[in-house]
Amino acid sequence: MKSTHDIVLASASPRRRELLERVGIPFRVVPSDIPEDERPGESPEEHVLRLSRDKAGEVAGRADIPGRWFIGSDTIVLRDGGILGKPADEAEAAAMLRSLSGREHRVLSGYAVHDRETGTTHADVVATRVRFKPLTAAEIAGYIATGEPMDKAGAYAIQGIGVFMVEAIEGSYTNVVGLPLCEVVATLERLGAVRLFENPT
Ligand SMILES: Cc1cn([C@H]2C[C@H](O)[C@@H](COP(=O)(O)OP(=O)(O)OP(=O)(O)O)O2)c(=O)[nH]c1=O
Repeated sequence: MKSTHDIVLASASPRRRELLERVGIPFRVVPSDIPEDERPGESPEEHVLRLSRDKAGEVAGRADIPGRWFIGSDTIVLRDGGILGKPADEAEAAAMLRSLSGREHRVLSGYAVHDRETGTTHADVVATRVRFKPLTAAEIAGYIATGEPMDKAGAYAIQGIGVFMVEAIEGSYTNVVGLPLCEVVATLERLGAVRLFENPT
């Protein structure tokens, strides 16, 4: 595989790091320092795009961090048009899971690849539909007791124990975990940052 070894993942999320590691791309991790605030009048798509761009741009703007391509991403769960981010406490996690029980929701992940050399950023949003089975009070309480929901958008992890709730999924799986890998790798390839497979010579 050809690569410039110049890719930086601007994220503190172990899930994003694991996803990018899976395809064998060399990169470094530098968490960004962007507050995940919601702004009035901003659509969910605009929200994840802004945060993805800001995360990539903030790390790219640090003079002491070497690298050329900076990846930022943000994931939210959308239910009835409202944003579910990470639950603040167990009561909020329970309320989120109750509101997702027996229904379909969407998971949106924004991603941004900032090219420090050209100063340009490619950013996009990927949406995945997820349907949960109806949850009992015991399942919700038991799942929260595992501790898994607390740092996850929508209070669940499809890659973890939370998969027991997932009846159906339509669209990108990695997008739900936190990084739409197919799209991110295709973007890196298009920008010339990486080439997963060379043409045979
Ligand atoms: C829905 C869902 C979310 N999540 C996680 C992915 C993200 O880490 C988290 C959403 O929080 P984000 O704010 O997108 O990301 P983060 O704060 O963890 O990391 P950073 O901003 O530094 O990149 O929810 C799962 O791990 N599995 C799931 O099934």
